[in-house]
Amino acid sequence: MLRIYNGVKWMKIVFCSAVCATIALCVYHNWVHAKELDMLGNGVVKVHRSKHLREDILYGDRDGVTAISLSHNANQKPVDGNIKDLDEAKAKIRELEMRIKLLEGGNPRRFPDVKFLNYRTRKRILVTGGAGFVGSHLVDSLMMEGHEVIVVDNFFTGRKRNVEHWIGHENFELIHHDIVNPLFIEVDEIYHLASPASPQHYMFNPVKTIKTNTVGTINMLGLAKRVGARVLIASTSEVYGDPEVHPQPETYWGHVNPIGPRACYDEGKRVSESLSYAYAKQEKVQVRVARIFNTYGPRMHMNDGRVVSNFILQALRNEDITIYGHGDQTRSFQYVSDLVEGLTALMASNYSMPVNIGNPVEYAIKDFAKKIRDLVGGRSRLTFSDAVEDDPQRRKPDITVAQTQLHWQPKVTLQQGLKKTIDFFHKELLRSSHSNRNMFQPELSLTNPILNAKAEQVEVKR
Ligand SMILES: O=C(O)[C@H]1O[C@H](OP(=O)(O)OP(=O)(O)OC[C@H]2O[C@@H](n3ccc(=O)[nH]c3=O)[C@H](O)[C@@H]2O)[C@H](O)[C@@H](O)[C@@H]1O
Repeated sequence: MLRIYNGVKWMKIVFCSAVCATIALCVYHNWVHAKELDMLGNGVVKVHRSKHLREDILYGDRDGVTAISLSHNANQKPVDGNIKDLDEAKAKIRELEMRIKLLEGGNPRRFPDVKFLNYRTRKRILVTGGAGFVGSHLVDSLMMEGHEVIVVDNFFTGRKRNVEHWIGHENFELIHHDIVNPLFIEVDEIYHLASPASPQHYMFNPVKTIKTNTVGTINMLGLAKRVGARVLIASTSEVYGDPEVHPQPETYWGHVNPIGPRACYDEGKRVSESLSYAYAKQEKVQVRVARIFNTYGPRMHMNDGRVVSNFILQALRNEDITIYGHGDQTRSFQYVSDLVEGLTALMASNYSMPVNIGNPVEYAIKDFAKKIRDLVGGRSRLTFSDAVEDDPQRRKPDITVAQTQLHWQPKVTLQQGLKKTIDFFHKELLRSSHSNRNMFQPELSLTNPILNAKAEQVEVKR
């Protein structure tokens, strides 16, 4: 009996020891293999090896796991495919981390330090066409001054990319809207810039261009009347048409062909001015009218089609520089930051008649082409093709009114402005060649942006 009793006792001891050893081994196994892998921003990625020998990647912040668990089999040897999968998973985790942070309100984005204005000095300002080339630079200036800015754009020529650095800022709002339709919001000031400005863009759909500059302007003036806002209308040097007076003062009535290919824009802007003064007279709306001369700078579209972007891109690509006509026609080019200063000065002033905002330094187009080629340093040849119909032959603003009434005049020289613009287009080219490295490249002609846009659309559909 005693022997049997001793035997059972020993069996119990051996069994208990085996159980304890197994538990200890499991604990050791998990302890040895549980390891912290990586730190990602504010989050911590951990890898735990479970009893099924699968590695669970848990993502969380320092207060605990907040998200996902991905697995891959730890028994598999880390062949290339697995490493790639793991890298992809990590990249996905990073992206999810950003989204979670955004959803949790912990916005990790940093904005430029804007001025603080109190409720008395801070204005709520609407910029139509605020995602466009000029509009987005104006938005930057108004935001930095500490105002609340509402951008309205139909994205025909504007791009979200131009204002993306403000998206999420408490003073900024972006509305996808076409101003041909009424808009009901409350604002103190309106900068009405919405309209295509490049001849190739505004001639693409002339009826729409007329509607934007007539019906769209009525809608903005109506809004200004309803809420008592001051409104600045972006008019153009094109109201002078192909001028017979040189340089052009605001008192010159212009020389426009009312049925020519440019009429949709020229006459559209002339009606826009007429509407402004009709609303001012009849409805006591406070209006400001800026006649904007040729403007250039960063954020011009690669397919803009105007002379500055065309020549710079052609020179950077060592392609022929295409001069339309003999090249003796002239233009006067202002850098975009000068224009923005002119627009804000005009809005703030008590002067309500039209004001030319432009740089009076005048260039023949063929000399301008040589200047760009010299600055870029390429080997492009200058080529001459047919002149554009109704192309104004001379253009130079008389800026006496701006100088006396607004104490404004341009500061940026052509050399300085072109260098910044060339730098911008250089980066854009690098960006597009990088992202399109593996894509079919259609033979695009810079000189026809509308066809280019269509070709790109066809390519996307394929
Ligand atoms: O840049 C602007 O701010 C202005 O641009 C255009 O007016 P336009 O001066 O005709 O614009 P461009 O297309 O840049 O043409 C300027 C001159 O260069 C010539 N050009 C243009 C492009 C090109 O590749 N080659 C070329 O010789 C044109 O024939 C024209 O004589 C718009 O109509 C204006 O409203 C706007 O204010």
